[in-house]
Amino acid sequence: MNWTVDIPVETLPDLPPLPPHLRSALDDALSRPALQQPSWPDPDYTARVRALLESVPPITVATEVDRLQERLASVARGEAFLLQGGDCAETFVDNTEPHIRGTIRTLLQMSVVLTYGTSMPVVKVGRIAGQYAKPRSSDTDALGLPSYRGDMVNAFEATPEARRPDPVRMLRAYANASAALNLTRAITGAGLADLHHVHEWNMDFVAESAAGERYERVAQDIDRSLRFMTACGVDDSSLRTVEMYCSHEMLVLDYERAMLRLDQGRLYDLSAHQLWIGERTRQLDGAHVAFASLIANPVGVKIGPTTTPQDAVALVEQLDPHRVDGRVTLVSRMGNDKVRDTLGPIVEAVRDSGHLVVWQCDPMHANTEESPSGYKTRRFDRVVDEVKGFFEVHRRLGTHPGGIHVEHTGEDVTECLGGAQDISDEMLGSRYETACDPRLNTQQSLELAFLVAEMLREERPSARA
Ligand SMILES: O=C[C@H](O)[C@H](O)COP(=O)(O)O
Ligand SMILES: C=C(OP(=O)(O)O)C(=O)O
Repeated sequence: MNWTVDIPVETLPDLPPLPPHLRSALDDALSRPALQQPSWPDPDYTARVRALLESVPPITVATEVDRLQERLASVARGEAFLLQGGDCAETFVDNTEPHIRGTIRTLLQMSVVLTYGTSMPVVKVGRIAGQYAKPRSSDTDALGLPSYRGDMVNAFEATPEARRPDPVRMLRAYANASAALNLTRAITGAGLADLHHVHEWNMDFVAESAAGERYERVAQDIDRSLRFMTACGVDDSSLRTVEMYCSHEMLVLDYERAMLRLDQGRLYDLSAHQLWIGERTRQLDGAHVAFASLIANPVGVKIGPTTTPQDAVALVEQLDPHRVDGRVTLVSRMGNDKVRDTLGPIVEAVRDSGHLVVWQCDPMHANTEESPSGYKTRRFDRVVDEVKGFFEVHRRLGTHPGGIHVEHTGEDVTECLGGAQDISDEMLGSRYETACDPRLNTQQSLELAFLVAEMLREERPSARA
């Protein structure tokens, strides 16, 4: 359905102008080449949509963004672990209470297991409340239609009309993101986040999973620790609520620039708490990197196997000129067969540059393949192996393996092969529902968390007893 919206720009409030130095830096950023942008049919109408978005209340606030920045500084210093995850592509139709609840619940379950594995606080960031834009490898799909670029841009349905970019979708993205974050705040502030419940769900998983026996010991250890805390009278409200942040790929610059807000002289992109630059838009002289260098939010950058150590250092220098610990998260997505060779020299060069970044592993994006029956899929074993390789590299160099970044859902989809359920190519079709890339389902996500916890415990002999 095409929404037509009349936007009378004359009636919008006059916004305070940006100070001249920020105005010219922003103009410079936006004049640079920007890859993967929608070809909106009517630039004037797009400008009206932007003007409307410039006048709306932001989705996040600067104080929350600053708090996440502090949390990421502790990750960068080796005092915490970062867990980031959610849908590959959020969709408007799936922006429902059960879907959001499922994603958050799985993320919280993973986080409890990882807290045990790392003996550190786990900073939780969802790919949620804004992950509505997708970069694509090709401008057209197998049918010759314009590629689906996320619900912020066009529709998934395979017709020429549906695939036409529609700037009104940016308004729908804003409305959906606001509702999703509102619900996220509500359910992480009460009930769902209670550590005891989350742990009970993990015990159910261990009891039901085909590989449950393997995770029994970790689950029993967590159980003992919780009972010990209860016996000591620890009944802290911090066990009943969690801090959860939202993030998405900073891709469609018409949307991101419209969500810029000035707070105490600093420019924030208040469409999310953290934003990341994708592998396809991280050009050093491009608009995305220049834009990200202007905002006060912490920023991630995906780095794939073609990244050189020099590229990584140049990116960090540009994005972190004031050397703020954890301002930049370098998200390596090398592929399980390459991570052991490619990541080490990058980590060494960035470490030697003196910038303290968060090192995060995305074991999904370079392990995508086509299954014999034609589904875009990922093998669970390769996902696990990339995380393993990431830990090996950091252990060798004495740096902190700061976190993982996964595409997952809290539903029993069949999109990735393997895991304890042994999802086979024949099973992929039964619940293949992603709008873009294959996600780990609930069981695979929890298995990954248990396996990572095991890896981490093995690394710290003192924790093994
Ligand atoms: O999520 C990442 C990218 O948007 C995705 O992998 C691109 O997929 P494509 O290669 O099918 O375009
Ligand atoms: C597009 C994504 O990843 P990458 O840029 O690493 O391909 C993503 O995480 O959605």
